[in-house]
Amino acid sequence: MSSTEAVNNNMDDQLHVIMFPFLAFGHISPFVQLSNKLFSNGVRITFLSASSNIDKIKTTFNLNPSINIIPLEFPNGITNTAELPPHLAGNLIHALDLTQPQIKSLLLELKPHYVFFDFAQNWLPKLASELGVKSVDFSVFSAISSSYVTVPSRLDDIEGRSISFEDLKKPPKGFPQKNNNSLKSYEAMDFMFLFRKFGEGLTGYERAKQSLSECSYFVFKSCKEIEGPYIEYLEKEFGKQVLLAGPLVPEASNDVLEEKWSKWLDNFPAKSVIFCSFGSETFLSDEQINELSSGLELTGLPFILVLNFPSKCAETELERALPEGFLERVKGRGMVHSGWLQQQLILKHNSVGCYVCHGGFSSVIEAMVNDCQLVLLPSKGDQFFNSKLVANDMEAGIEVNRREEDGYFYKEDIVKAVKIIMVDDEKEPGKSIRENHTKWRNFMLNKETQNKFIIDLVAQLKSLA
Ligand SMILES: C[C@@H]1O[C@H](OP(=O)(O)OP(=O)(O)OC[C@H]2O[C@@H](n3ccc(=O)[nH]c3=O)[C@H](O)[C@@H]2O)[C@H](O)[C@H](O)[C@H]1O
Repeated sequence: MSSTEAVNNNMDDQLHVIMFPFLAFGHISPFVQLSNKLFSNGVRITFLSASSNIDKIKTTFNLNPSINIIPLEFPNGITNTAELPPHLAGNLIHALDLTQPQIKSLLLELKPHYVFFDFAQNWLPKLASELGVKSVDFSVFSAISSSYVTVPSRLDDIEGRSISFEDLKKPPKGFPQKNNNSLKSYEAMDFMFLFRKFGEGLTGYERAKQSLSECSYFVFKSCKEIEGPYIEYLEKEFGKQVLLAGPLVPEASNDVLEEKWSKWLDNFPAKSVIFCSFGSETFLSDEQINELSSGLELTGLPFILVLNFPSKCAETELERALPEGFLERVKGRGMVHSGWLQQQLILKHNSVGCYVCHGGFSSVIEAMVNDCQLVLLPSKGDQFFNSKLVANDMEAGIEVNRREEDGYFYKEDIVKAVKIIMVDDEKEPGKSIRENHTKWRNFMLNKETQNKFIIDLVAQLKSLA
């Protein structure tokens, strides 16, 4: 008997979940948050990732130190998307495909009750069910996003031809349309990547739909209060109950903000600083960096601007992309940074009052709980829907105005959005947006409500095991 088997046999009545996220940090982060919450509620967790990600998972994402992490071997040496330009992200999907024999051995050895997996591992439900393990598609995407794009009805009118971006501009049949959340041209064009084949001849859409159709259950990091109609629509489309983890509000971090940032931020009045960043895997074009930085400059407000690039030479890239003389002109009130920083601790600093961001789902929740007003500038995929959810459904943030055909925005669009929420906040619509933001913030900070999401999820998982 192996040591892992011995441990497993001693804990037979304890619910055991294996977590198997996609390799990108934007995906790993919600899997860690869910792991920590389930673990605090008595669930045994085994976490799988590439060995090169493990340090960051422990130190930056704060996976509970008592949770076991098992490193996965990748024959092609790939580790995380931070090291890959976006057009090669398909390689990560292929890398995950290559782990099938290893996953099979682990499931056989560890005999968990459930394996929680991500959108790309469409082969996992079949493999798990052959071994008597239940598979759970844990969606790091919002329910609105999955329900618009990856439901069976999406291809209803497409018989005998390829889907086009014009098709994607219309919602699938039966989609809840109270707030007119259809895609604009540039957004629909971006989503076309999901309908291109990568690996094994399947498109991203086919992978995601197969995962949702064949898994035992799916769990969304959401709740009925935020996404009720979209959750009901998904249940109807797939004929399955959606289990809910709630918005996974992060636990307060024990880390301290680096002095470089805290000292600088301490110079400014409460809630006056704009923090502007785009998550772990979103890059802006030079032209858009120019408009954005000029827009921030024109607001007259202090700001931290974080810009990342697919190549590693951040300094050269920044020099090329920023407007001439920019750093000199904003000296004292503007900081520019490239690379990872302590996002949650920056958002928590009392001087930060506004978050101009890409609409990553975790980033949006972090802004809400930290009382930072949201200005949304989504670049790709689910970010478009998260932004619509916040701006149109929750009415708790504002989207930057963009050109319909290609999504281009001008510096004036940045200034306008920031002013509505930060300067003219006694007038409409800024006033109502701020009130709604506070309402949602209180909901997310209500410990009893948030704990109940996890308690209920554990009870459901136990009863369905
Ligand atoms: C699901 C996928 O997530 C992706 O990654 P992304 O990093 O944007 O995700 P976030 O939800 O913002 O999450 C990013 C997480 O990383 C943390 N963080 C990020 C950058 C940094 O410098 N420091 C930090 O601490 C941040 O605090 C948050 O917890 C894409 O958007 C994609 O559209 C979406 O489908």
